[in-house]
Amino acid sequence: MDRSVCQPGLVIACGGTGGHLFPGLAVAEEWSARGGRVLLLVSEKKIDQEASRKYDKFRFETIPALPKPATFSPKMLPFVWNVLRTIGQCKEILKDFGADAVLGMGGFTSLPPVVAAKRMGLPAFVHDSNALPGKANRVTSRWCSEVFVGLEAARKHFPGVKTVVTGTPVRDELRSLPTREDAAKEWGLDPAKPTILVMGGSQGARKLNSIVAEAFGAGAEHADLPQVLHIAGPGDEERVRSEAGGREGYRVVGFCDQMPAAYAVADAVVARSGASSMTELAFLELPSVLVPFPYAADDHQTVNARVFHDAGAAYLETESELTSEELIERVGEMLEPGRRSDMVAATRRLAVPDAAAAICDAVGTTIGFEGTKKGEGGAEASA
Ligand SMILES: CC(=O)N[C@H]1[C@@H](OP(=O)(O)OP(=O)(O)OC[C@H]2O[C@@H](n3ccc(=O)[nH]c3=O)[C@H](O)[C@@H]2O)O[C@H](CO)[C@@H](O)[C@@H]1O
Repeated sequence: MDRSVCQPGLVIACGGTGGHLFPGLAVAEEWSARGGRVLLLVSEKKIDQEASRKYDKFRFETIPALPKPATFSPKMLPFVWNVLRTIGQCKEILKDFGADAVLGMGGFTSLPPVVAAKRMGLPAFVHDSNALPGKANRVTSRWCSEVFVGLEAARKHFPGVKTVVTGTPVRDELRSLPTREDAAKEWGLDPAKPTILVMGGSQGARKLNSIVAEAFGAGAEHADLPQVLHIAGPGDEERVRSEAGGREGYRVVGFCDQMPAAYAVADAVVARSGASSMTELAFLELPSVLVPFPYAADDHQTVNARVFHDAGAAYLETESELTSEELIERVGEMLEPGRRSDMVAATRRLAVPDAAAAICDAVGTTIGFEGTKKGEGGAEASA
């Protein structure tokens, strides 16, 4: 293709999980608003394919999700073979698109496009949103010109690579929420009543779901329970609905594709401590009880949650020790006006609203593209 007539093309590898996908989409929105072209590399997973339909203003290509097996597992050989084959596939995609740079948003799915870029002489970047970066990004960073991190704590894990703290990007739809009244109507809730949002990350959270249902569902014996909007995850929706027992003011959804309306109705949140979810809580100034997923690699969700806990923005609870009584107590504290406003002030100090812009600035500087920044009359998405 003739690149001379085109605006700079950025390939963003963001497949596999919501925590990579949504920040990737946020960068795509910023880059295309500046007049650049975007191609998103995602996996065959449902969450990625649904996003490609919703965000059809962008070009998407599907590459295999590459979960790394244990080092001495017999699955290691096929994994390495798949990585090599996907590097070849990525080279073709990058050539066809006329890529000028590649950005990986994390996971081993980011590795092949980054290596392909390097082999083609293109600058490559990776973003890590966690306080304790994943192994995939630490490996991938060897081929990168620069590493972007969401939190200062992650910096020290990338020795020998230029590392910039950009924050984690938040997608545009979360920048203009519906009113509380409209959102409450959408969920069939009362806007005048205190409401908590429960979310287990893009993959759900079975045990946490049960603790919440026991604490706030139909069997709960406490008076003055808050309303609950419970995002149970696609595989756990029916079970949670039956455990919560259809209490008035308790709504259960599987996967939520209306996050703006979910956040708009919430006074406080009970959540896993995935980095993108936490970024959104800070951006939207929502206090939370964070319950890390206990089996996350290297227990990185606990390290994430500690950042918010130490800043006074969240309670940190260990799932194996958390009881429904304790959860009721924590939620009650969070909703108490004085405590809530202290926690809200703390979330505000953690928020980084212009992370996507910081990433686009850095990539643009490397490839000599400035474009017109959002809010300065930038073009509408034109991928
Ligand atoms: C189990 C595990 O290892 N999870 C990791 C995964 O989390 P996971 O994919 O769960 O990601 P996060 O919690 O970081 O983000 C979830 C994203 O999905 C969106 N959302 C969620 C639920 C829903 O129904 N609808 C919806 O749109 C949220 O708005 C958010 O943007 O990647 C993150 C980023 O590397 C890590 O920090 C997490 O530790």
